Amino acid sequence: MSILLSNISKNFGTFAALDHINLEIPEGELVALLGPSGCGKTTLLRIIAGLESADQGRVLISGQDRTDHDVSQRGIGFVFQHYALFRHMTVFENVAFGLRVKPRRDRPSNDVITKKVHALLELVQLDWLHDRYPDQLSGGQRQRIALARALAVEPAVLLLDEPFGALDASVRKDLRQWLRNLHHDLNVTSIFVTHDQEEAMEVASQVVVLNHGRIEQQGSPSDIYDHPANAFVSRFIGQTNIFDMEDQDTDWLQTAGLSTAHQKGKIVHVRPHDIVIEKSSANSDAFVTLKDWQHLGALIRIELVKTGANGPAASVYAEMPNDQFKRLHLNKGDKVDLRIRHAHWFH
Ligand SMILES: Nc1ncnc2c1ncn2[C@@H]1O[C@H](COP(=O)(O)OP(=O)(O)OP(=O)(O)O)[C@@H](O)[C@H]1O
Repeated sequence: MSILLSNISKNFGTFAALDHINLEIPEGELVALLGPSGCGKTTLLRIIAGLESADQGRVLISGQDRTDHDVSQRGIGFVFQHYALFRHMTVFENVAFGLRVKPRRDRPSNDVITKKVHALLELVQLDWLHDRYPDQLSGGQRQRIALARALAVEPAVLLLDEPFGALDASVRKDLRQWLRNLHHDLNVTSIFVTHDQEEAMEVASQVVVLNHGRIEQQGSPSDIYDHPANAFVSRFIGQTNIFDMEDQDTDWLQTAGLSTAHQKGKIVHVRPHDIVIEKSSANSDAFVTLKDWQHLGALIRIELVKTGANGPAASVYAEMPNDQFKRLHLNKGDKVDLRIRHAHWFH
């Protein structure tokens, strides 16, 4: 089902947690609400769920105004990081719970419940754990069971608040892929909150970037990465080199190929992968040296130092595939030439 948020505002005392939020989420999308701590992500999710009421604005689900409906009438399933499983119930009973507490006229028979719970446990690939208790599961397994429990009542919308927040990096990575696949199979409109830009970019079909209770940008991960609407989004999504064209000696940027023809402001952001480096010839008067590098899996992150004619030395970061870097045969302290392939200008 689609979700439409119209002019949502929420204050806590005098603090504006959400400030005139307008957001349309088409049916079947997997949307990430992304932003720094305190920007209002959870508050927005709670307002969609009906766990919190907005001071102003409407929440429409499938075109129907649900603003005044309470949580049980919204057809929404949610998984919160600290919304623990029932410890005294087996995995099977945890997943069955939402079906068993339905009003008698809507409640499926025991046989139907049994079949459905096993099917859901198979979906999250944990049916073999059906008679265990939550304390006997790993963190990642618990999260998957929590998802199966949320899905049991066939929600029209699934909300996930930092679903993998408490897990270690490798489990998180597996679960991200798994959530994508699950969403692909079920196609339930889903919204998850994260402050991890990598997680948002990897999992979501649409990313909504929030800051100080406002939407800075909404778009596909590639839209947001390739066409950031403003300097905040550009900085928040991935690494970027930032140059202020007003207070530095900037000739070297132009020598490196930065075009000022389409200059829209005074701040330039250049992604590390948009900086190409080459070893300078021995008698070159290049003023950029290679300081250090780090392995980021398949990529190498290279720290360069621009020795200023007037000002202090500034660090510049470049990134390139491992094998390409090896072919350059560079050592620490080598002089390098830079080429800037692409830049974003901001005010
Ligand atoms: N019940 C409340 N009373 C007062 N202030 C609140 C309340 N709930 C949230 N806030 C404030 O509203 C702002 C938004 O909170 P929210 O939990 O939505 O942020 P968030 O983006 O989810 O942050 P995080 O990533 O840290 O969880 C924060 O500054 C928070 O302190």
